[in-house]
Amino acid sequence: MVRFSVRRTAQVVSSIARKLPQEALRLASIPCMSQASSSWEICNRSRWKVPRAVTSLLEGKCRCNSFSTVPLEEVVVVVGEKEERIDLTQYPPHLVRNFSIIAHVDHGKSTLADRLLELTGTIRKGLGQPQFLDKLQVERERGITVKAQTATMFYNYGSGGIGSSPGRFLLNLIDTPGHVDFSYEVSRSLAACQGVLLLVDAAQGVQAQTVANFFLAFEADLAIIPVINKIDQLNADPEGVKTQLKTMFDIDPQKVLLTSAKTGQGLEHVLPAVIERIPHPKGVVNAPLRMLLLDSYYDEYKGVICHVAIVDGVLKRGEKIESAVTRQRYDVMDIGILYPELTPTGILLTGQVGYVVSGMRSTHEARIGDTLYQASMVVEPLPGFKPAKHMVFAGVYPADGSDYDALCHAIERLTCNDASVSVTKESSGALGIGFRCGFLGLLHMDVFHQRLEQEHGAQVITTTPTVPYIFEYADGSKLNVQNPAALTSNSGKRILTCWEPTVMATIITPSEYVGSLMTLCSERRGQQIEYSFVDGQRAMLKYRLPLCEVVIDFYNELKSITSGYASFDYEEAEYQSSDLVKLDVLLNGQAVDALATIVHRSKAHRIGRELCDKLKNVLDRQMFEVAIQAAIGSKVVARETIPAMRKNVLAKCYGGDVSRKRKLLEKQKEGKKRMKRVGSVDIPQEAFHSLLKTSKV
Ligand SMILES: Nc1nc2c(ncn2[C@@H]2O[C@H](COP(=O)(O)OP(=O)(O)OP(=O)(O)O)[C@@H](O)[C@H]2O)c(=O)[nH]1
Repeated sequence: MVRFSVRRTAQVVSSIARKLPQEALRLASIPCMSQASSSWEICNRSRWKVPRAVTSLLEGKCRCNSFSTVPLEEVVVVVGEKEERIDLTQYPPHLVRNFSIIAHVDHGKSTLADRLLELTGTIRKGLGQPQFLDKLQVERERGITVKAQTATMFYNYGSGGIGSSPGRFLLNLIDTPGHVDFSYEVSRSLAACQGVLLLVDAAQGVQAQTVANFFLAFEADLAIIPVINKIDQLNADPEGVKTQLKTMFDIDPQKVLLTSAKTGQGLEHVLPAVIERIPHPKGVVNAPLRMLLLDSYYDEYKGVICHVAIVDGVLKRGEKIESAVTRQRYDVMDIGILYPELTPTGILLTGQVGYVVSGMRSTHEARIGDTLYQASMVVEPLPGFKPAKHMVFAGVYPADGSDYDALCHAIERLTCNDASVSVTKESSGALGIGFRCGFLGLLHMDVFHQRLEQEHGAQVITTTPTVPYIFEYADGSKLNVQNPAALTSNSGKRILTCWEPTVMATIITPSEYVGSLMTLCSERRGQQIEYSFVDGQRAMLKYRLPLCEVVIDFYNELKSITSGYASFDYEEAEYQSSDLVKLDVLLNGQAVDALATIVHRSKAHRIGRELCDKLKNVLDRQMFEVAIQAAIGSKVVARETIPAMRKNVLAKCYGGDVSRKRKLLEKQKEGKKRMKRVGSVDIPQEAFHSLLKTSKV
């Protein structure tokens, strides 16, 4: 019996799609073949439906009535394809290489990953959609990688270079995100690797995330293969970039590879370099099993799927494993590699990276960084990962209060696949019952919002993001504030010190913009730490900045000042004491808790004014006058008024004398006074977003 994978199923679909397309397309909910650009799309859109479609269509051929009820893995189907059985025991650690592709945003990681998958025949040229490993809808729409993705490839290494003899190698490639919000994904991916391809755009040169990622790999003691990509561009300057790499990281120009992931130029040198320069995993095959849990997600059909790296030992289907954190035991029901889809192999050996399905009911049981070992064989746990640090918090509420249960379900499902979001329940006078969520950054928050709407159909209101502050009281107690509304002045306690988080920011910019950037950073309360030159034309600035000044609108400002030429990255730094105040927003004297914010005292007036102004533009006019105020405690620092909508009470008063008209207007005024007392203001969704831009200082 041969097991075949979804990948092979795609090949099956591909080869029979023309003969039997209608049924497959119907089950994949694609009306006609011309709408499906490739069989991969059919597979992706229908996931397990097409394989079932295929199996049921093949029933007649195979003369097996219960064909479609057999689990996919147990089915023997070979249609026009050479039968291939993957035997992982043929790949001891010295024939395995695990590597990540790291780079600044848009330097071509996912495109290079695609080319390498094609080169090794893992996906077919032309069949895979561009950026094959960017699987989420949000990744495709935004053209960014959000989740690190692993893919296994097999490569026939022929040349027998330094220290490696010819043979067939198993390569695990991890495509990582480039945006600073997702650098946690990068650091986690590096734990499963012994080396990296450090990609640099031949025209843009070294950028801020190149520096950050280089040091992540360097500190993890990984082999670094520098690759200058996009050499096909007209303004490519590979020699200049080599000099930058030498100056900044002491990289030998002789060791730099030159590629174009677009045209394929130079790609033939990449995988041989991986085999020759990246060491093989160091684990011990005969030692007790130790397996690092890298990531997990929830699949409707299979349950929790864990991505794992086998550090020592061997794991087979049917064995029992135990978690070092929860001490729960599980049966290994399915095990295999990502080739590039889930491909059962029945076994994973030392140094290999793959997936395990073990009957975990929720991803909360699958703790990222956990060590899994053979049940009852207690071993020394692996160091694991530092927990994800939440940089911004925001309230997430159902747009319609009655949708709370649906939102609850949607958030639960989504956090199963994105464990880096923290969720706690909260309630707001203005918005009802909802959740306070912690994110790795604003882009992460945006992506979460988009995924909630697109993947789970939830309509939500996200409140103004805030960073986590600490308030220290005179009695020695401390309050962690993730929601400004939680900071009440009537607690009776005197605030001694306010602490705000800071970051160490790296900015790389053409030299002519240095002056404007220094002004921007000092306006944002930044403290200059370092100023150096990358090469003759570009400088590197290091600033310590309050996190709240960075997360909101800093990046856009930086890009507009430098016409898009500067790049920016940051890492978490320590808390600093600061003069912070809570800025309340009052509508007709009533504080709207969801609009409260914490700001630096020196900026409170300005932010208050901008906020009132913004709200004036987004709030609809009511039948009564609406006063918008920003206040620190009982002191109002800014005010705007939205005049009442005035009904033309004189419309029916043709001619008539002045006293009659005045009487009508007086009567209208009385009515409005009454409405002011009883009326309530409707706050549209944009009002909450408006604060985002307001903190531009
Ligand atoms: N001219 C040229 N364009 C390339 C090359 N490689 C990638 N690109 C283009 O550069 C853009 C970004 O490529 P991606 O592969 O998405 O970059 P990435 O580094 O994965 O991006 P993030 O995941 O968002 O960090 C795309 O439009 C690619 O088509 C290349 O070698 N030459």
